[in-house]
Amino acid sequence: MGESVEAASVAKPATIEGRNIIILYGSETGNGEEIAMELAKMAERLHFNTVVDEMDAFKLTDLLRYSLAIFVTSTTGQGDMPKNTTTFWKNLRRTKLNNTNCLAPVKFTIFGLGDSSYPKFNWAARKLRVRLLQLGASEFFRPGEADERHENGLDSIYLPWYQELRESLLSQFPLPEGMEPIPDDVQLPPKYNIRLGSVKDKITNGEGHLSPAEDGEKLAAKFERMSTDSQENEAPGQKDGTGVPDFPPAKLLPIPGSFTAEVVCNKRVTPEDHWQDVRHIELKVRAPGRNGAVSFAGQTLLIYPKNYPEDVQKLIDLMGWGEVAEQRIEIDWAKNTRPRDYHFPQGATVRDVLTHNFDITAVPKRTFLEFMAYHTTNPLEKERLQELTQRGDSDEFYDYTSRPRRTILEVLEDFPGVKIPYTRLLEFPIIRAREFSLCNGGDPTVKEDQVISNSNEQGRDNVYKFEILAALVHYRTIIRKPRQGLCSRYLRHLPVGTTIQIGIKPPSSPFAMDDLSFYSRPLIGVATGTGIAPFRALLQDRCCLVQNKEKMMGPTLLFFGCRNAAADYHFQAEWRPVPNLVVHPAFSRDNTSDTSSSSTEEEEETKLAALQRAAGIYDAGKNYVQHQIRQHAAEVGKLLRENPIIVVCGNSGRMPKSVREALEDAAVVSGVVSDKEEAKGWFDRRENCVYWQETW
Ligand SMILES: Cc1cc2nc3c(=O)[nH]c(=O)nc-3n(C[C@H](O)[C@H](O)[C@H](O)COP(=O)(O)O)c2cc1C
Repeated sequence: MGESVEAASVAKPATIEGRNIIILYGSETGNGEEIAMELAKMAERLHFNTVVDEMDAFKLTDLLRYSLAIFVTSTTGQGDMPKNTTTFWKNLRRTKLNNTNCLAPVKFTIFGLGDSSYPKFNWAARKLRVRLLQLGASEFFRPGEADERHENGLDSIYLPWYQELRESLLSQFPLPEGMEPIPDDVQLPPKYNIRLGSVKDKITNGEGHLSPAEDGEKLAAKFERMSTDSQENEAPGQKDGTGVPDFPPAKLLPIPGSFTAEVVCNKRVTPEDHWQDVRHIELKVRAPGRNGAVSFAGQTLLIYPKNYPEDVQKLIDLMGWGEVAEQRIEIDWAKNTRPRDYHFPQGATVRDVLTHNFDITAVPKRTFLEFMAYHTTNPLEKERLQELTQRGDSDEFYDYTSRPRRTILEVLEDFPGVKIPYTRLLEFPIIRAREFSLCNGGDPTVKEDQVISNSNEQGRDNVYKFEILAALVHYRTIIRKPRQGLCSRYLRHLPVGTTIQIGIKPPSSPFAMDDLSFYSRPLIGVATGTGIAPFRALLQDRCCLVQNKEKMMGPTLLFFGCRNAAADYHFQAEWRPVPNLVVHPAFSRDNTSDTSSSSTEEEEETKLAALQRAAGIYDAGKNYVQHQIRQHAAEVGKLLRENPIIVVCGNSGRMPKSVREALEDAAVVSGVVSDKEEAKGWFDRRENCVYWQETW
């Protein structure tokens, strides 16, 4: 097995003195990073010497070395900058830079990613832009602001912005006579070089690669060996009757700052016949002790899902990588190009990285389909892939990819002529950690003398309990294919006792507050579905503090949107004993009409709902959290007068906006503000309340 022949030609960008560009990104979940990478490729095609990096890895003064800068940043938390921009942002805001015009030579443009259901839409990009301008930098191209809420998501704004930017770069910074941009059907060279090392003895045992014809028993044995290879803490292999274990091996990735956790509970909390499988998962983590009170409310747990062996095998077969699958790979990166979130298991083989690192069941991005077009020798396939990825016409692309949620693996099956050489393996998207709000708070230290199997010898570490409430994604798409998310599938079958790698992400504001008065302030919680998780954590924090410090817990109102009282009214037994807490559940699918109401009242209600529907009011006749807020406007108003904390968690979409409007209405009805106009800005002022939204 040698190198596969690359179907498309490869061209290197020319080196032109002074023609350089820096692309700096801030990103929490990878969207901004992907856009930055795509922009970098575009700039390289225009023969710009291009560097792309996260903001925090870049020195502010180095900005002056580049003729152009492109900033890409998402907004996180409550209008906050992403974590990987904090140092850069802090440096940029130093007061001693004020009035210095120190960035006068910098020409920049900025692209923001946001979600207009958040009150502070695209604030990170806006703040950054204002500060750059304040320091004397000038814009060479207009800023862009993408919105997740648009029909085609971020692309609705991003694609036209990208096209215009490209044209603007070419016209403002023309190429020297006779030089052309590198066309899209010619590949850029990779930034890495993959070398194959030795065959991993334990796995192959000298048997060579797995052929599809190999008998099931042998295959199973091989996977068994893989899953116990060099690991003492492996998950038990689970066979599904076909001879292939259906659970990925529990190899742990060397992710900096991560923890090893043991799964101690993985329980479905919704009835079997409920539409959604919601899991209460409990993990035990050994970590260095912390002094004093620990608050976990608002923190996010990161879980790194893995691919299933059968999917990995399918990809290996499709790509013809059988002969290299068990060989170790070594990667050399061009200077400063190694992406930060590539954490390969030690001594990883091709199969290992496919299992643990690359998201082969993700819905492919446009750039992946473009990349596939380079690697088919079938002209019809090439033409179809090029058609699908035309930037002017997104609909065909979405109809084929995101609307039916087609996976990379399925797309590769649809285009059997595509043979990606293993040397381009890193073009597959990386598996990103999935984020879950912690649902426990208070003191999470595990008191009993329980030992985690891989505990660290020093023995001084504390053992903490982390809990999450995970709604597993499982649905039928418009092409009637059943789908489940990579992480959902992983969590559904994650056996108790398994050791997994997790990360903990600090809370966005305001939970970082140490101020004890925070706990005695009134709290208005609005949660839908598993959005109850951070609220429960916060409530446990408050209860814990009340017990420890004998402080009064502030009055708490919870509006909790569920479908049915019997199915997804999560943690209902826990609410009753909490002092000073009033819960108003909104059961959207239960028959909520009062049994004592007369048939005329019911008829009236039905008529009203019909009228509302005709007027385009989407939630007509429903019982959602926003209705409960309006119904209890007086109670809400009472707390609004006392500088409350307002927490809105759960589904994104229309919920956050409807809730905000309902709160504004409650403020008007209860006389906190005189009219709707005044109400609009009222919630953004910290002297009135702390407004915290976390929706997904
Ligand atoms: C916890 C959370 C908080 C967010 N806060 C905001 C916000 O305040 N304003 C906004 O415009 N978008 C907000 N967003 C939306 C993100 O900016 C958007 O999803 C973006 O595509 C994420 O890009 P990234 O993966 O590069 O971080 C938030 C998203 C999450 C998950």
